[in-house]
Amino acid sequence: MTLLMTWPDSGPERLVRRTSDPARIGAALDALGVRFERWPVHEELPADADSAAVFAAYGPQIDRLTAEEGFTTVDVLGLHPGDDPGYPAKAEAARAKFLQEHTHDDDEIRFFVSGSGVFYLHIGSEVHAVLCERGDLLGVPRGTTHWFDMGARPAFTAIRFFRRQDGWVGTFTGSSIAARFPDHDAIAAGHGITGSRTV
Ligand SMILES: CSCCC(=O)/C(O)=C/O
Ligand SMILES: [Fe+2]
Ligand code: NI
Repeated sequence: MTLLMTWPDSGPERLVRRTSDPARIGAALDALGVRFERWPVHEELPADADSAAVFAAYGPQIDRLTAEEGFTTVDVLGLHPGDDPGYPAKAEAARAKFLQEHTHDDDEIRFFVSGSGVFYLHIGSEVHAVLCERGDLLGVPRGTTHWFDMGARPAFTAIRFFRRQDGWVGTFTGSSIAARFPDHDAIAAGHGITGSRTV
């Protein structure tokens, strides 16, 4: 189940809001200008399905969103523990990159095909952590200060939509704010998700 938690940006000692009610999550995010949708999922798709299978399964939804929003590039980013001996290094580098607070000059639209990840939206004087899971689409408006945690043992596949040809470009704020807040694994464990924790 998707989860939204809000704290003051000074730290997580005081929880302002915690909800896993999709309607409340949608309303809260809408008030922040953040797009949130739940798409019907393809149960038959393996968690680590390759990009061709993901494009085949979600083609109609991808085409609709691309036509609506004028995206020029759509890709699939997946990280799953498995037979790839390069997984630990790739996972560590990917996690470290997105854990740094940053902005983009384009909207950040992501659809979770499988697994989970937490987006932390630093808006005004609050931090909103959105634990996204399979079937969730999140649209972070351009210029929004945020970071993302995939956990110590990432296991997710996401569709990424871009308006620029050069794909992911982030501007890092240099802030260490991410270190003050519960990470993906703490949030997921508190929410009954154990699948991507290191064992
Ligand atoms: C879930 S896709 C990887 C995360 C990403 O692209 C990003 O910019 C996070 O802030
Ligand atoms: Fe980002
Ligand atoms: Ni299907």
